[in-house]
Amino acid sequence: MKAKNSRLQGFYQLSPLDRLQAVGAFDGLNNDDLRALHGAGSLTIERADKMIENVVGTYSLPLGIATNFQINGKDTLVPMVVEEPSIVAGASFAAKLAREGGGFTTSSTESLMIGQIQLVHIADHAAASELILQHKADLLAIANRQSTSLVGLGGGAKDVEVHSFAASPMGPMLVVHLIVDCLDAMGANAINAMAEAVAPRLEALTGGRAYLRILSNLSDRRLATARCVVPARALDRSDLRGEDVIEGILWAYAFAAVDPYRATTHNKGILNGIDPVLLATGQDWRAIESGAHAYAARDGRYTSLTTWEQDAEGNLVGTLTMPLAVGIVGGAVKVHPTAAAALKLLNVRSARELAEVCVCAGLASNLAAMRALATEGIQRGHMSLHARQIAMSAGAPPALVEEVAERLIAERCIKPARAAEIVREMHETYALQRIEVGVPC
Ligand SMILES: CC(C)(COP(=O)([O-])OP(=O)([O-])OC[C@H]1O[C@@H](n2cnc3c(N)ncnc32)[C@H](O)[C@@H]1OP(=O)([O-])[O-])[C@@H](O)C(=O)NCCC(=O)NCCSC(=O)C[C@@](C)(O)CC(=O)[O-]
Ligand SMILES: NC(=O)C1=CN([C@@H]2O[C@H](COP(=O)(O)OP(=O)(O)OC[C@H]3O[C@@H](n4cnc5c(N)ncnc54)[C@H](OP(=O)(O)O)[C@@H]3O)[C@@H](O)[C@H]2O)C=CC1
Repeated sequence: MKAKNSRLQGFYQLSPLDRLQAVGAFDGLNNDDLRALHGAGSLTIERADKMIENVVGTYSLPLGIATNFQINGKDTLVPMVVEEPSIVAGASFAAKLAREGGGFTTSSTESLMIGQIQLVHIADHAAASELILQHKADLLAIANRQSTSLVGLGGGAKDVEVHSFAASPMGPMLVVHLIVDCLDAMGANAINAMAEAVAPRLEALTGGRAYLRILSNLSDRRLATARCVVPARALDRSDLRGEDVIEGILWAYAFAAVDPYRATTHNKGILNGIDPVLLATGQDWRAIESGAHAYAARDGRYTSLTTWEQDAEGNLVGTLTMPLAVGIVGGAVKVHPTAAAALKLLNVRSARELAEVCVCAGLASNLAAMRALATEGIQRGHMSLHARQIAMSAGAPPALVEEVAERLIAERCIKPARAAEIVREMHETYALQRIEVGVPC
C-alpha cells in the first residue's frame, strides 16, 4: 500500500529526480505518467503540429508540485506549470497553514454555461421574446441534437432566456441565452455548435437577423468555492504573534475590497495559484482569466475575489468563489501527455472536482502573498527565490547559479547588474585557477 500524504516536508530540498520519485510513491501514476511529468514523455513535435497551426517547435516551462494540500480530507499533490519563482513555494506554505485548521473544504455548482445568440432588426422586442419562450422546447431540442454524449449523460441545453438591449452603438438588440450543462467538458465547442444550430430557427421566429452565436466566458452559473480556516497559532512568527499577523491580513483584504487598483494585484495573486494548475492540466486559461475578472466586477465595481474574516475563536477564515469552466474531457486535456498525467496525479473524477482544486490553489496563493505583504513584505521570500533567475539571466552557468544567487541574497542586492559583476568575477577567478593548474582556458 503506497503512502498518500501530501505533507512532504523538505520536498523542495530534494533533486528533481528524487522529487519525481516521491510523487511516484504518491499512488496512481505509472512510469509513463512520471516520464510525462518529467518532460521526457511530453509533447512530441508530431502531436504539437496537430494541435495548432504553423508549428515550428514546442515550448517548455517548469512543472512544480505544490505540497501539503488537503482538500475535503483528501491529501492532494497539485501540479503547477509557471515561470515565476515563489508561487509553488507560497502555495505549499499556505496549504501547510490551512492544514493546521483541517485543510480546504470545497463546493461547486453544476457545470452550467451560457451560449449567446445576438438578434438584430427586430421591431417589437416584447412580442419576439414571448414567441421565443413559447418555442423553448423546440429550441432546446434543436440544440440537443448537436451533442449526443453530453445529452446521453444527462447534460446538454436546459433552458432559454431572452435579454433585450434597447440601445447600443448600433441600435437595439435581443440576446438569447441558451443555458447548457456541460458536465465534464469546458464546453465551448459544444455550446457554439448549439448556438449556431438554433440561430436560423430564432431568425424564422422573430424575423430578425442573427449575428454572433458564441458562448459567454462570464460563466457565473459555473462556480467553485474553497474555504480554509487557519488557527492564529499557525501564523505565529518569531517577531509577531499570529493574532497580529491575522490583523495585518485582514487589513490587506480590506484594501482589496475597497480599491480596484489594489484588488487587481490581489486577484493577480489568486490567479498565481490558479493559472499554473490550468496550464498543467491543459485548460483554456484565457477563458478562466476573462471570466474571473468579469466576475470580480459583477456589481459594477472591481473588487477582491476572496473574502477574509476572523471567526469567534480568533481563526483566520478565507473563502474564494469564482467561475471555473474547466474540463476533464475535450479540448487539449487528453492530447497533451503531461496534462493527462497531471490530471491523473490530481485523481479528479469530474470537471467540478478539478475546479475545486483550482480554487484551493488560488485561495492558498492569496493567503501566502497576503501573509508576506502584511508582515515582512514580498521581497525577502520572493526575491531570494528570484535570485536564481537573475543569476541565470546574467549568464551564470548551471553549476554556479546557486552560488551567485546566495551572494546576491547575502549582499541584499538582488539586481541584474550586480549578478553580471559577480559572474564576471567568477569567470576571471575560475579562468585564473585553471591557468594555475595548467588547464588551458
Ligand atoms: C516563499 C515563502 C514560502 C518562503 O517563506 P519562509 O518563511 O522562508 O518559509 P519556511 O522556510 O518557513 O517554509 C515554510 C514552507 O514553505 C514552503 N517552502 C519554503 N521554501 C520553499 C522553497 N524554496 N521551495 C518550495 N517550497 C518552499 C515549504 O512547504 C515549507 O514547509 P516545509 O516543507 O519546509 O515544512 C514565503 O515568503 C511566501 O509565501 N512568499 C509569498 C510568495 C508569493 O506570493 N509569490 C508570488 C510572487 S509575488 C506576486 O506575483 C503576487 C503579489 C504579491 O503581487 C500578489 C499580491 O500583491 O497580493
Ligand atoms: N470563448 C472561448 O472560451 C472559446 C473556447 N474554445 C475552445 O474550446 C475547447 C473546449 O471545448 P469543449 O466543447 O469542452 O471541447 P470538445 O468539443 O473537445 O469536447 C467536448 C465534447 O466531449 C463530449 N463528451 C464526452 N464525454 C463527456 C462528458 N462526460 N461531459 C461532457 N462532454 C463529454 C461531448 O461531445 P458530444 O456530446 O457532442 O458527443 C462534448 O461536447 C477548448 O479548446 C477551448 O479553448 C473554442 C471557442 C471559443
